[in-house]
Amino acid sequence: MSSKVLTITLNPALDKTVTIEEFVSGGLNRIKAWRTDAGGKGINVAKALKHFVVDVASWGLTAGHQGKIVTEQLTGLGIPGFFIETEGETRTNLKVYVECTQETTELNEAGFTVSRKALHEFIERYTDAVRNASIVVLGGSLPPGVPDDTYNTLIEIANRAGARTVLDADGEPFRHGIEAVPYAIKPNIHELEALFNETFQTDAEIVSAARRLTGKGIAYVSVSLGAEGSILVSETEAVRAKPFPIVPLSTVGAGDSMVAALVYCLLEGKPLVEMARWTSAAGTVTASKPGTEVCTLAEVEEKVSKVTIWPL
Ligand SMILES: Nc1ncnc2c1ncn2[C@@H]1O[C@H](COP(=O)(O)OP(=O)(O)OP(=O)(O)O)[C@@H](O)[C@H]1O
Ligand SMILES: O=P(O)(O)OC[C@@]1(O)O[C@H](CO)[C@@H](O)[C@@H]1O
Repeated sequence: MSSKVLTITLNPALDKTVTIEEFVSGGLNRIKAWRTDAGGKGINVAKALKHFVVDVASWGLTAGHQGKIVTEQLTGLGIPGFFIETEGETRTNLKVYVECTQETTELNEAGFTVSRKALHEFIERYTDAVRNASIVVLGGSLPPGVPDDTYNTLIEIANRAGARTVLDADGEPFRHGIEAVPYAIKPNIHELEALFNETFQTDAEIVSAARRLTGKGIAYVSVSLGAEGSILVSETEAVRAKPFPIVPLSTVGAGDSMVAALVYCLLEGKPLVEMARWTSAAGTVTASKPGTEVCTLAEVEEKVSKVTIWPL
């Protein structure tokens, strides 16, 4: 197994997206349409990278019947996968899209409980695989049974093997992961604020928080701001990206598409300003698509020039 990019999803999901006209709290809500997609952050990154014609494999943990549905979907998309089976069932994450507000509300389950044996086996196989990977993407929550410092362990292994790592996580797993100095990270503003236990009101405050991270050796910090766009920071540059207008259909996977575009730009050796354009275009295109459907290369290429960029 020697894919150029390896994406890791330790807590995959079957994303069930339901569409309702308006949300009646405490009342009956009739579902107009629904769909299911293979989900989980690393899996979404792999889906987008496959569209970008990058040599990518999707690795992780799985369980039960729903896990089979997820891995079969990946096979159907032509994405090579390796998932260690554990006991229990892969979670269903419910995404509710309300038409009248154009907002998506997410209800994510905790996931299966992972045995020490399954995690140990995964780490052993991962240690072999990263030797042949150029970039490793680690994303999403950790399921019960997986210690909070697992991203730290996986990033250290990748760093030792000479692979660049990109981390997109939240809370304690994110905090521990950062200590291992990943090459790039993509927190949304809430994740960045939680990391520092501070709120940031201005772009300058966000850049200064990101610089505390580049100061530790992280090469790129991409902070996503939902409909407001994003800020990309390196040790020497900072760029603000404002997306073109869209009708949001589901923002699920928008952040993951940014990660995929970041990886694509790293592989292509694009400069920081181009990275900011590509990541913003990718996230925004995905936010305009239903369910956990991600952007294609042609869609992103068409929109890259529509992103407004300015230096900070
Ligand atoms: N309503 C919107 N209109 C335009 N662009 C959007 C909208 N929502 C998201 N985006 C685009 O998607 C990017 C990522 O969005 P967001 O900050 O919500 O990421 P996230 O919280 O990591 O998402 P997720 O974890 O669901 O993938 C934004 O930077 C922006 O480019
Ligand atoms: O519960 P986690 O692991 O933090 O996030 C899982 C998830 O919300 O992330 C993806 C979107 O980024 C979805 O496909 C998936 O359901």
